[in-house]
Amino acid sequence: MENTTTVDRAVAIKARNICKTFQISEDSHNTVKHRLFNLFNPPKTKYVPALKTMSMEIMQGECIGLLGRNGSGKSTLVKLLAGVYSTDSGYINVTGSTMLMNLGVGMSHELTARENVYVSGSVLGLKIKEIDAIFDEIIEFAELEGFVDTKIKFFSSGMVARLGFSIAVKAGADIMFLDEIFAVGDAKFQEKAIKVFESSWIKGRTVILVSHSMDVIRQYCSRAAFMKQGELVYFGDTEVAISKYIEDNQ
Ligand SMILES: Nc1ncnc2c1ncn2[C@@H]1O[C@H](COP(=O)(O)OP(=O)(O)OP(=O)(O)O)[C@@H](O)[C@H]1O
Repeated sequence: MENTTTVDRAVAIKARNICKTFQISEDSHNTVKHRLFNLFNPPKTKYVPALKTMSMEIMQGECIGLLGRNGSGKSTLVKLLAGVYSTDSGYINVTGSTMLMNLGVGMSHELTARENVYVSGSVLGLKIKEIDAIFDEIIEFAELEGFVDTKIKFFSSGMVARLGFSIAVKAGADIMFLDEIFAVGDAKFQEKAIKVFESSWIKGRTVILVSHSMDVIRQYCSRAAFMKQGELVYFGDTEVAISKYIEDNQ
């Protein structure tokens, strides 16, 4: 693996020898009859090596692109770095608060928009008074003024995504993991999302950007990683990572 690091900035994320294997139970005995006749033939366990042993360092203020085909391990890596999953081995040091953002993930569908704002804000380490102060801005940015006390299970997927995006924008975090965020909402909301990304997020924050859009990666990322079948194949120059990704798609 090639790895280029910047030397003049503090480290935001340091991952050493991390890996993740999922265990899936292949339960074909899904009826009572099947289970009774297969008492001595338990369901098989399948192991999925989603992330093979890898190390990486990300510096504060960098915008890093994460490239790879479907199932290459990008989301698994992001979830490990964001602390959503625990790593099977090695260690991850993170300096600063983190926020993982992808379409609607982290939202509880049985809660209202208001309740989700407070839960997500608390998870991010904000005090109730701090959430009170930004609450109206979050709802306004998400364009959900008429739906504050509606359970989000009644929202369209675009509305859920807009709420998640607005919480991320207003509550923020030192390190943002953004998984395909430019696919949020309709064209008008996307334009607003890109504007806020360029005006505030990109400045002073550490961003890890997962995207299948080479234009987005090329425009914002100072370095990029290319992943294939759970392996970090390359981490360094953005154009090199893009060319490896394009090659892999041919
Ligand atoms: N919670 C899970 N349980 C079991 N297997 C999982 C789980 N999450 C991911 N996997 C498996 O791990 C592998 C990597 O998945 P991952 O979601 O990290 O890929 P990805 O690069 O983010 O894909 P995409 O571009 O489709 O989002 C896949 O084979 C997937 O089936």
